[in-house]
Amino acid sequence: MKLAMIGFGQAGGKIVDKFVEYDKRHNSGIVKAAVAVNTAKADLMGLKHIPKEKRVLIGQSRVKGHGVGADNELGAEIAEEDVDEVQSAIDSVPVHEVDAFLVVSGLGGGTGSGGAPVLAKHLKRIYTEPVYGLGVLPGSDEGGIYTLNAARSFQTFVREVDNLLVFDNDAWRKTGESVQGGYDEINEEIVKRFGILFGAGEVTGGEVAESVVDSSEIINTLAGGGVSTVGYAREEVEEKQNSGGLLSRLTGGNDEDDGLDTARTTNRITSLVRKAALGRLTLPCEIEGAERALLVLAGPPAYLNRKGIERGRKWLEEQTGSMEVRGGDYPVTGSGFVASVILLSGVTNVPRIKELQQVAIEAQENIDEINQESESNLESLVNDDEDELESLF
Ligand SMILES: Nc1nc2c(ncn2[C@@H]2O[C@H](COP(=O)(O)OP(=O)(O)OP(=O)(O)O)[C@@H](O)[C@H]2O)c(=O)[nH]1
Repeated sequence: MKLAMIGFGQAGGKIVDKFVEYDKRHNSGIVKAAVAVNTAKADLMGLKHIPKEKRVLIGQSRVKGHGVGADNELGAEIAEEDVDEVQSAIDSVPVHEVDAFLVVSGLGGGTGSGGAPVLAKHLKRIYTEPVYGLGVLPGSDEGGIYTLNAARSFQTFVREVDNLLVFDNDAWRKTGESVQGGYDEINEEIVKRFGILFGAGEVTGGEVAESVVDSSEIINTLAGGGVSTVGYAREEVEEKQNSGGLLSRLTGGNDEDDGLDTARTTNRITSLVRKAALGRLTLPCEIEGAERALLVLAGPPAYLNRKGIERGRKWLEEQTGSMEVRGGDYPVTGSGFVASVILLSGVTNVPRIKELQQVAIEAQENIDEINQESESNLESLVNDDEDELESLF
């Protein structure tokens, strides 16, 4: 599936930068265009793979290239004022060759948190292609303002996109790691999962596959809107010399071995499907009640079979209660592992979001209280008790 990716804010820019690198490394053909938008000049300069002419600095007259300091209302205002500058960078994208837009952003800060929903709304007005969001939730240790920003941005972003894919930093943070090192690893995880998912719709002939996932299946799984999460599991395998058993049969290979191999391949796939669905999701949630799902099995063609995918698909149907579970292959010769990626779309039972909203409401109340008290507190500090002093003028 070919995407026009727009990274908004620092996290968004860094993640899209990594997608470009992934795309080059794997030749996956998913990033048709990459744009980074920010109010902070230094963040744009730190990017490595997005071309310089595709880095858009907005809000210069307001914040002088220094960012909005986690003020997402200002982030949204600036994005509205300067949306034409972003549009200019998108104008050179061959949109007729693009299957969808993907607006990527951390939701806890200011620039991306406020700007990403504004841009999504703008893109939906201009283009007929679907506009998806990839929103990153802050860690719960980041503090009240980040949580409040994320809760407000999440609500708005979901409304403005055709589907919001969510990644929760909180579920992935490791203790005792530097923030930067931690983000690098987390960003790798994001790009790996979504790279396989979107790459699955980009297989172009050549490979031996039983039922290759088409980009329309990804689009249909995301259609209907709401919130999505992605599961992943993988197992290392050795690349076989003859793929699919066909060659071995033609050359008089052992039928018993083939039978054993098929059973092992099927079992490996079904267990990878379970591990992916029940393991750590990009946004942890109850999978029961997911409205639609897509199962992608990636790996060397010899290790993929229809039976395994069918079984995995049925199991997912039972677990989610959904009647819309799609599935298919993503053949990758020489990859050295079989991976299962599961997209669960339209999830609604997400305790983490409820918790985020609760903390955000408390933070909002605290902020209001402090603001109310602030004026009288300052007054009592500055003025003497008996009002004996007079100010200069
Ligand atoms: N996964 C991931 N999350 C990040 C990364 N950098 C920041 N974040 C998260 O994204 C949130 C927003 O941070 P930024 O993207 O730096 O903020 P911004 O949109 O540039 O906005 P301002 O800096 O306030 O102008 C943070 O609260 C973190 O939770 C990153 O590299 N990877």
